[in-house]
Amino acid sequence: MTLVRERRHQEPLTLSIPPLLDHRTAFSVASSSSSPDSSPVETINDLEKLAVLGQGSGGTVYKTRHRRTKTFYALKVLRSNLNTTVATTTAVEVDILKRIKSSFIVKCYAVFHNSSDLCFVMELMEKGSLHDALLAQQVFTESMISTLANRILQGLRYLQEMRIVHGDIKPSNLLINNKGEVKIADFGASRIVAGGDYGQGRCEKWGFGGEVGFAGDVWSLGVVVLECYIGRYPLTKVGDKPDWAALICAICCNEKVEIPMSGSPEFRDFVGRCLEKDWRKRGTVEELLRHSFVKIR
Ligand SMILES: Nc1ncnc2c1ncn2[C@@H]1O[C@H](COP(=O)(O)OP(=O)(O)OP(=O)(O)O)[C@@H](O)[C@H]1O
Repeated sequence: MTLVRERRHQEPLTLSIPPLLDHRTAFSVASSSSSPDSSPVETINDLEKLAVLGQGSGGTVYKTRHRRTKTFYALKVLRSNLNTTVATTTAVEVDILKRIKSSFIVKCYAVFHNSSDLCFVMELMEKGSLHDALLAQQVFTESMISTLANRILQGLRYLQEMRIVHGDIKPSNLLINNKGEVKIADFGASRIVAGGDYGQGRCEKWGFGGEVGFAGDVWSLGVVVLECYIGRYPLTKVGDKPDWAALICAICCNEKVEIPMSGSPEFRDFVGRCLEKDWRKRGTVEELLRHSFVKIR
């Protein structure tokens, strides 16, 4: 996963942008709240592509501008020469996006699709991802990490109330806007779990009503927090290739993840609660939101 991420970020980002396709089918996930929802995107051709913002495993994200309202949006275009598995995953993602409305999660205003592409019109997060910030060697103070962790936890609390397991909390899925606010993005690996109000959508029953999945999101938050503190992926040694074998060994064979002694007691305890190996003993989102490291004072 990390390898894919690193390889992608090494690829040159081309600005020769292909024209938008004639997307005939659209289903809006827009809500009727404040700007820029008030100027929703009705067809994909309302948007003019300006630049490539990034590339993921399944497609490309563009910066776009609404031709009439001049509002900026991010447009994620997934190549959907869909096999059944990808189609199912994507259907879950769209279903999830339709439900979500939280200031801690990147908004999706509309989804357009045709036979070859699936396009998500999203809130533009001007400062890119936390992964980009880490690559730029931005130094994160404990105070910054505390604010960031608090926001991610609030996003996770919202998702848990909706019975959604994110499943892929990592720096490239945490985006930053102009105000410096971090929001959770990318529901491509997410699941709706049993036990909530999930209407007609696809629901997957995970063990213990999804608690294992929620605990997995908390573990990933711990890894992100540690990565921000030490400035590199924390579960493998410096210079080690973070391939699957190294990762599985690091997670399963090591007694405990090392938390730097230079951190404050609050920081160390918080990370320890997130990275508790036994998911039953791991800190829950509610508990961690009350932790002195992230509590809003
Ligand atoms: N809403 C957005 N606003 C601004 N930039 C974005 C937005 N969404 C994505 N990006 C940028 O595009 C990059 C690619 O995003 P994408 O969701 O396609 O893949 P990823 O999460 O980085 O990787 P993977 O596909 O492996 O999960 C992100 O890392 C980020 O830099």
